[in-house]
Amino acid sequence: MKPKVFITDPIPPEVEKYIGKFCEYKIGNRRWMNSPELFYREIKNVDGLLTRNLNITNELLSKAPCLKIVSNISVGYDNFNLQAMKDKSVLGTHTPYVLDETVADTIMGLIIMTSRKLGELNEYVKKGKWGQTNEISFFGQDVHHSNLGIIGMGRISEKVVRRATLGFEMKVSYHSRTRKKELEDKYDIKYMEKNQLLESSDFVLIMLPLTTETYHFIGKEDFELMQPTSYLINCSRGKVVDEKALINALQANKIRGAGLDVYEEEPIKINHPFLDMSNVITLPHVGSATKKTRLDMAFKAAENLVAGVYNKAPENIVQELRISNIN
Ligand SMILES: NC(=O)C1=CN([C@@H]2O[C@H](COP(=O)(O)OP(=O)(O)OC[C@H]3O[C@@H](n4cnc5c(N)ncnc54)[C@H](OP(=O)(O)O)[C@@H]3O)[C@@H](O)[C@H]2O)C=CC1
Ligand SMILES: O=CC(=O)O
Repeated sequence: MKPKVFITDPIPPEVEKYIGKFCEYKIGNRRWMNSPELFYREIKNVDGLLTRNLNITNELLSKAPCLKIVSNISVGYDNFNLQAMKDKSVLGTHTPYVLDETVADTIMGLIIMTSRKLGELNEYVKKGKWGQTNEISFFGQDVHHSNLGIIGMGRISEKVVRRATLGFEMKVSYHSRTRKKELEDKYDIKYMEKNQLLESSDFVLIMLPLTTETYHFIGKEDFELMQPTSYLINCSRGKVVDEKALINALQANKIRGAGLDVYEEEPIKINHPFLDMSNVITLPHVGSATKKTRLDMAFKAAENLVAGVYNKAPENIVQELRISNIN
């Protein structure tokens, strides 16, 4: 008998076909996903879950006693209750590397859009207003040769560094848990303490995973340190930045603008203050959203899932679950 798996979000047909070769599967629909009762009934006997960002709680795990693996179609895994998964010996996997270049492209897009006011200018032309305003109001700030400060120097940030230094000749500094000496030498970038980085950067890019240590890593005091001409770019997780403090900082002109792909609550509400701020670029969490990259991520996640339900070690077990759960 094939192992049983439940897939919480639609996936590309070729990935569905791949999973179907090895597993009996069901794909969730809105009715199931919005009704815990129905959903829990579906996962009662499953060996594996494939999901984009479903919260894997203690309660969920108790409703799925046969579960061996949860495979995320994402690199972030803040949806995992790691302790509960450890306790129940459930593996958790994610999809690192395959999305790095695509997300780095999105980040460069956010930097350029905010500082050169591309969103506003697009609206201006589309609304037939070209020629009706003094163009000086649309003059932006240069990206090339500016100072980029990166908080969280991991896989994706490294790809940003290559673009920023070699392409835009930006001066890059970074703050992270671990010094990356090789990268410092390769791209001539500097390690800085957080405060020094905030004070000296034209763009502050946040690329931290969401953990208990990084929740609201950027808050009120940090915006006080940033230059009034600087921009905050966040393409990691909304909760890494204290959103109320960011709104206050923007309203008080403590910083000039923000480029955001992520928010404390997603999707953001229709009356969210960001929607009325012309100096804030709001993307709908699409950092990795190209057809190819999303397909690669789904395949990678499917391979991890199949390995897990067949009691083999998947390639991308998340760091915190690696030692205790490998069988
Ligand atoms: N908007 C989107 O669509 C996307 C968002 N993301 C988000 O971006 C995050 C980063 O992705 P990725 O680059 O692959 O992840 P990595 O794990 O490679 O990089 C994260 C970096 O943050 C550092 N870090 C972790 N905790 C701390 C801390 N407390 N203080 C300082 N530095 C810390 C890590 O340090 P160390 O080197 O010591 O581990 C690491 O260098 C993901 O977790 C995800 O949430 C990712 C993809 C797309
Ligand atoms: O947010 C996306 C991810 O891959 O993490």
